[in-house]
Amino acid sequence: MTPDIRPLVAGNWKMNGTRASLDQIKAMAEGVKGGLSEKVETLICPPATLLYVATALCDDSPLMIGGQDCHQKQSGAHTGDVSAEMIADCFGTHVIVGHSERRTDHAESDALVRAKTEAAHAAGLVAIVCIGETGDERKGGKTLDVLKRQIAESLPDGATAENTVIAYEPVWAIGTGLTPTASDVEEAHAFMRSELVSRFAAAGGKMRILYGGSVKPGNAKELMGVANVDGALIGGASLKAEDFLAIYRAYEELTA
Ligand SMILES: O=C(CO)COP(=O)(O)O
Repeated sequence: MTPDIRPLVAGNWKMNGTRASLDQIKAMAEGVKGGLSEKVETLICPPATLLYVATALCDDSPLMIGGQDCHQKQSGAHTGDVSAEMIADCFGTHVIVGHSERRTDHAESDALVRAKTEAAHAAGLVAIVCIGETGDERKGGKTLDVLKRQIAESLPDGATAENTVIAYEPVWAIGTGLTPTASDVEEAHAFMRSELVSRFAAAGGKMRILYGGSVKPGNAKELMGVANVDGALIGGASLKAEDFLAIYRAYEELTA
């Protein structure tokens, strides 16, 4: 955690979820009502097909809803794509950009991620910009070099603590059940913090840096308690309300 930064517990449903899954969103929306929500923000990013109905379900809940990707343009001849404006039109508040699955599956470059981040900002969305090293890069001792490059090239100059969240997701930790040690997470987050401060000055000190990659109820408290870890971006464990809420509640003790 970082003093004075309100953590964000966010779920990325990836290509999972149909109308039958809306019960989980309903349960999450109910489960995050109450005092802890004043200290910790919550967000679920369902597939685009569920965005509009999901935001309606969260009408009277602090649970926010976001998209998983956006196009770098706000409209036009781009079959199959979703724009940041469309996400905002469905009352979404955030959008994930630059997830490693998109960088790999769709060959997204840092420059494209930066353009998508700008599109998110132009539509009034908070961009959650994902960065992180592959297993080979870590083995080769390149982790901090990769993070430095991705922060330099994926973030636009207009990034602020209000419109941008960083998500550190080591690619080798995603969906594998493997996580870096708490001291590796601490080193990476301290490095990202210093890069953000050197580029964005005071705003860089206030930007949230989430950790993502095999976050589960059983390891949430340890990972979320690390210095400069300002929340989580959760994949698999965010599909079930019970697990998502258990991770959120790890903050009951951390913020006590
Ligand atoms: O990619 C992730 C979130 O964006 C992490 O996924 P898992 O929590 O399933 O490892």
